[in-house]
Amino acid sequence: MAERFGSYQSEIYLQGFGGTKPEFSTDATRLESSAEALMEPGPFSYVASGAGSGSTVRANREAFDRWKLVPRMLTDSTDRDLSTSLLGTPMPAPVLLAPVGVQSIVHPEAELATARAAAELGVPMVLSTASSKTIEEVAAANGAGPRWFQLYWPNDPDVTASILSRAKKAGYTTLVVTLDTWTLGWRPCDLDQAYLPFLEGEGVAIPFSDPAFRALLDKTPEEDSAAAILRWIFMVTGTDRTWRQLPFLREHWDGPIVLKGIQHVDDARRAADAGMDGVIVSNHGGRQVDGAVAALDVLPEIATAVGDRIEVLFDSGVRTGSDVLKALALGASAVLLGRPYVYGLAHGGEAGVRHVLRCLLADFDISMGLSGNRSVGQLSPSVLRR
Ligand SMILES: Cc1cc2nc3c(=O)[nH]c(=O)nc-3n(C[C@H](O)[C@H](O)[C@H](O)COP(=O)(O)O)c2cc1C
Ligand SMILES: CCCCCCC(=O)C(=O)O
Repeated sequence: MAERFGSYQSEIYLQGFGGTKPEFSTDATRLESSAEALMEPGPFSYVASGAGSGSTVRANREAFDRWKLVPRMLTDSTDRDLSTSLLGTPMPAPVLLAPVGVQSIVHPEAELATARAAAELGVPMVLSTASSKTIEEVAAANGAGPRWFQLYWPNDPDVTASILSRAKKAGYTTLVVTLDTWTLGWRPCDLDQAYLPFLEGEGVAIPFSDPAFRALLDKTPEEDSAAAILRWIFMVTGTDRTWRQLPFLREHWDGPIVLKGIQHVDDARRAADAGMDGVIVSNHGGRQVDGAVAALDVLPEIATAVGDRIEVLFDSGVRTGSDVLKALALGASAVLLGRPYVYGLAHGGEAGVRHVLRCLLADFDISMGLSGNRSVGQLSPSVLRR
């Protein structure tokens, strides 16, 4: 694996020494700016913006900037091993692709392009229930790649059971249940443009292709897609799913289950007590609660409280290799990459996602080596200063 990432580093450097610029920027912030120039305003601001004033989107980045690495010298970190294994999934590096819905608003190949790029690098992708492509289509594109499935939890048991059984049959190994989106956050950028992504692109393929969901409709999604979308949105929103219903998911999913959107240490303890296998410390990239705490700021206390019982994953604000290193040092066992790979998709479909991933992994590898770290297991808060 070192060869894979190392060779990419050399490739970019050699191109640079030869005077050839890479096709897309190697920097996530610049990639966001160029994505803005090439995407339609509705899809771009849907991806980029956050809830309310955007204070939590900013807080996520500021939290990373408050932590600094303290590099060590002469540590013989030439040969690095970034690989890890998480809930039975072997990974070349502690990085996954976060679930991102309706990718057809960004690129026509949507989640299929993402699935191919992820598989090529061996990075697990987490497929969203709000995907523009079906569970089965994405599995076929992902091939032998590792894949997890993210559930927006329908309040109809038959629909939930049907979707979970399809995911299991199609080779998704871990279930991620997102808890922080029981209603969409207040998103002024989307509201001002009257932009609802599900009405654009190809809609939501997973419920639309689901027999249990289709059986509930008066008209098929092909006949009346707006009505089908509304039915689905009402089904996955609302507060009628509680901690008491987690055993239902356990009955219908025999692999690991991870709760996404955990921000309070007591909720993390509750997840562990409920027999969950992991949590994702996340504020949904600042898209749900404006003014919510930066996800990185609550990571250390959650990792300390439950990290010896369940896996603690992290997302919200990861943009660089150093960010990956910082989150791991603060107790995460892996991180999920969100918006940056969506900008890669916008730039170049599969090639764009692959580019973003390879840059992040090469940057992470170099940052590990230059700060004197050989393996992810070696990281601890002692490599950081606040
Ligand atoms: C356009 C977009 C769509 C998203 N869709 C989903 C989704 O369907 N399910 C989910 O659990 N999270 C979804 N998320 C949240 C991501 O999984 C992740 O938590 C977030 O992007 C992390 O923040 P970051 O992108 O700033 O790093 C979405 C995020 C974006 C930007
Ligand atoms: C009804 C919830 C669907 C939201 C799907 C996309 C998403 O998570 C987002 O942040 O936008």
